[in-house]
Amino acid sequence: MNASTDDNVIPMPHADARGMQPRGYMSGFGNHFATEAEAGTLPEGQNSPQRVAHGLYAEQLSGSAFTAPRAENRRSWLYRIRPAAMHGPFERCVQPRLHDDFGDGPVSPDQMRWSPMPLPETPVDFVDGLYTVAGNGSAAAQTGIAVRVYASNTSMQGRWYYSADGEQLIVPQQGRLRIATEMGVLDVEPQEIAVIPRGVRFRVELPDGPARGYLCENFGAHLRLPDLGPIGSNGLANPRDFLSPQAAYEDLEGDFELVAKFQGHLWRADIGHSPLDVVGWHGNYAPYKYDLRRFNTIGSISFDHPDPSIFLVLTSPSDTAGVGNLDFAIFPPRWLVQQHTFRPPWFHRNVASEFMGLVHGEYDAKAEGFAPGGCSLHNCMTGHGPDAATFEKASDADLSKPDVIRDTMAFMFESRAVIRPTQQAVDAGHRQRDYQACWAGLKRNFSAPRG
Ligand SMILES: O=C(O)Cc1cc(O)ccc1O
Ligand SMILES: [Fe+2]
Repeated sequence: MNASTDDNVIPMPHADARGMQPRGYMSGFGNHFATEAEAGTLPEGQNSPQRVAHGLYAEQLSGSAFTAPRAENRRSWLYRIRPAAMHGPFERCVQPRLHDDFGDGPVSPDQMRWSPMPLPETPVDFVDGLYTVAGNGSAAAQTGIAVRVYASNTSMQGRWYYSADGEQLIVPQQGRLRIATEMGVLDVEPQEIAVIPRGVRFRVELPDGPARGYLCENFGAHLRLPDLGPIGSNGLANPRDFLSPQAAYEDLEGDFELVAKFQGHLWRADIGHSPLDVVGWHGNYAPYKYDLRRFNTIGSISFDHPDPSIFLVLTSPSDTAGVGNLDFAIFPPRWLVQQHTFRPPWFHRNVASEFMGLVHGEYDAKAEGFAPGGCSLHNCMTGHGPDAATFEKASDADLSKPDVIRDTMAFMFESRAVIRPTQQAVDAGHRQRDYQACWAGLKRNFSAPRG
């Protein structure tokens, strides 16, 4: 590692013309991409030549077992100024709100709901703004998810972050994020999502100031597009709407910090250069973004409200066919045209556990209380569904007319395993302790038929 002194610290890129600028995107889910920020970087016809062009180092980054079946196999070759091995020793560090401690004691089956996480009043960057709400499984078990929210107001400066524990699905709710990664820049705004693969180092900048959103770290099989079955070869999230960044790099030296999440804990190391120094890369293991407004929503045009699996964007399968470790579904704008039907989500209890968030607008099962930036948790077999106001309204709705749900974007992280709220989330001031009251007004309408 280079010795660094105060006078060779270079200001961070968002304040520096040499910083990483977005260089556009390449389209297609899971494609094998090839991209270079300097012409002639990528070796032709091989991955690891004796000497790499421009004096770069070749490095493979694998996201699946070497021997994984071809359809599952993910890896990229990175051509970089310095190998990822170059940094000081890791030491433990703590960000008390960012952890994978979901407890192992009794977990309440209560329905739970939270108001939006308050934005910070002192400078807080993306990593320091992460807050674990709930989760299941672990990185060690290679199954489960961590559900977090973030609330931050400052760009990360002089430090980069990665998780060795899982890929990170980021769902912005307020404010744009510029995610500068080893493999290029992703600009994402509310109603878009980003996925950062396990191990990929990145920095988050906030071009609009304060930012809030959700992050799901997936300890299981990587996310992929669901099979479409009888829907056919098009629909839901279409592969070409997924965008991966063109290679971009920065060449910076200074007294910097690399923060790693490793087996549920945080570690930090000194690093004397920016790790975002990949001049070219090729492969199918890469960050990507997707605009949720591109989702081709499919629904019932006859009667009844379909199961929410029809709204599936991405799925992380478990080892049981058809049962998700993580299913990411959205509830976008759509027409409701069903006849002789209660049109909103029905009352239900599911074997799967459901964590919901709201990016924008109103959610059609909740008349009030579920605010953009808020979240709700309905675990395995816990009853839930429309609140009393929604039930009354939809029971009296005029079904001779179509109804349109506009300007909304709710989502669900659904998991086969119970999603355990963290102690900090159970105790949080912004938890709505009166959530169950939203069903208290449901009237007893039954009258036994006279026989
Ligand atoms: O609001 C929910 O609980 C999510 C949900 C939506 C839906 O349309 C059907 C089932 C379901 O769990
Ligand atoms: Fe539900």
